[in-house]
Amino acid sequence: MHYQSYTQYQHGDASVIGVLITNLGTPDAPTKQALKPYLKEFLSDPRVVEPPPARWLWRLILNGIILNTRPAKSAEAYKTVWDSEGPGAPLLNISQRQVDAIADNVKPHLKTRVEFELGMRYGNPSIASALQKLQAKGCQKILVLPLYPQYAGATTASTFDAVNAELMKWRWVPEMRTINQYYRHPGYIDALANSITEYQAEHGKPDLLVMSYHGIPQRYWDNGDSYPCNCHLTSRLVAEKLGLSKDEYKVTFQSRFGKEPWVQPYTDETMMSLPKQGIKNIQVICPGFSADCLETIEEIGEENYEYFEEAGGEKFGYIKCLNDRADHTSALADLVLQHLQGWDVIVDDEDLAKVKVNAKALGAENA
Ligand SMILES: C=CC1=C(C)c2cc3[nH]c(cc4nc(cc5[nH]c(cc1n2)c(C)c5CCC(=O)O)C(CCC(=O)O)=C4C)c(C)c3C=C
Ligand SMILES: [Fe+2]
Ligand SMILES: [Fe+2]
Repeated sequence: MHYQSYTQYQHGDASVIGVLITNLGTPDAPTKQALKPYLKEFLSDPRVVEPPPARWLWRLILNGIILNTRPAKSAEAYKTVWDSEGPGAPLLNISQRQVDAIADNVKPHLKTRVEFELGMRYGNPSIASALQKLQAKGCQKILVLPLYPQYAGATTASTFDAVNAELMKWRWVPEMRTINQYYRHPGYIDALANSITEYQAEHGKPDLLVMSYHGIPQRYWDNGDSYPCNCHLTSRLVAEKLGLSKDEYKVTFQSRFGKEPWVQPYTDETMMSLPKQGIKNIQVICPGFSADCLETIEEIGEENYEYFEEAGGEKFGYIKCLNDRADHTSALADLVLQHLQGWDVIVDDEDLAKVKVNAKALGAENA
């Protein structure tokens, strides 16, 4: 085994902190050809599709059926959202803006040099390549922030698997910290409440506020995943902040995949049934997605909107994800600073001025 070093160690190297910010990932292009390897990587992850008793059977279904049908269908869906947030995939563009804004918020509070990189769990830029860039910049301590507010094995744990798989190849393994979740961080809850209040100031109040989260199979919850509980908790905290009673909001789960039961109630079935109950004016927000992506823009804003209208719904408002709103990125910066405690000392303005002068003299990049 040959262990990798991306830089040659030199005596007296300054300590640099790395912050790796991750999200799920997205294909390189909205085409069948680009979707196939992306979905293969995604759906081969045992954290996403937890091994059914016969793993060989899943491989057969994946390679024989799903990867021959789904790429074309998904590519069509991706085409409808492509370029909606600048050229390319919305998730990638928004994530890069988030990383830049978090970095801008964090850097002035630190005296140690800090480097930020974006890594995607599937597709590009990969987590491995982002970690390699951090190592090349001399980061000996790395904090990992997956942009999933609620921990799930399928997302957060899978991210840490990818990080650990890369570190297993390194000669120098950095000091590592991870942020598992932030579903009740006050800044995150405030940002959600602010974005709802702002939307309603412009569009009025609905009969019902639907908070739709990406689902997971019911089996994962039964086996101990905390994800659905924390989706409910985030929702309750947002509702409390807005003064909503229990019948003014509803939590649902979207993006079902495969035949087994997923956590309920399902978003699509809810959309089809609400108008029959006399609820014809709704607003939908997706608090579990930190950035707009296929699952929000297309699945909620287009597909579920249609289900609701076809069932007799009259007014449907989609409230965007928090994306790079200033209150969101400053909440995430606050989270990063909290987790950097002890790796750096938060300094007052006078100290900071001195440190900047010193760092400049040393030629540090972010002085
Ligand atoms: C097969 C099972 C899946 C599980 C379990 C799952 C969990 C899960 N996913 C997200 C967030 C996102 N998922 C996205 C796309 C997506 N998800 C699945 C399947 C599972 N997800 C598939 C097959 C796809 C690809 C698109 C498609 O073909 O429909 C995305 C969007 C990516 C984008 O490019 O825009 C996100 C984000 C969470 C939070 C989660 C569990 C908590
Ligand atoms: Fe998903
Ligand atoms: Fe979907």
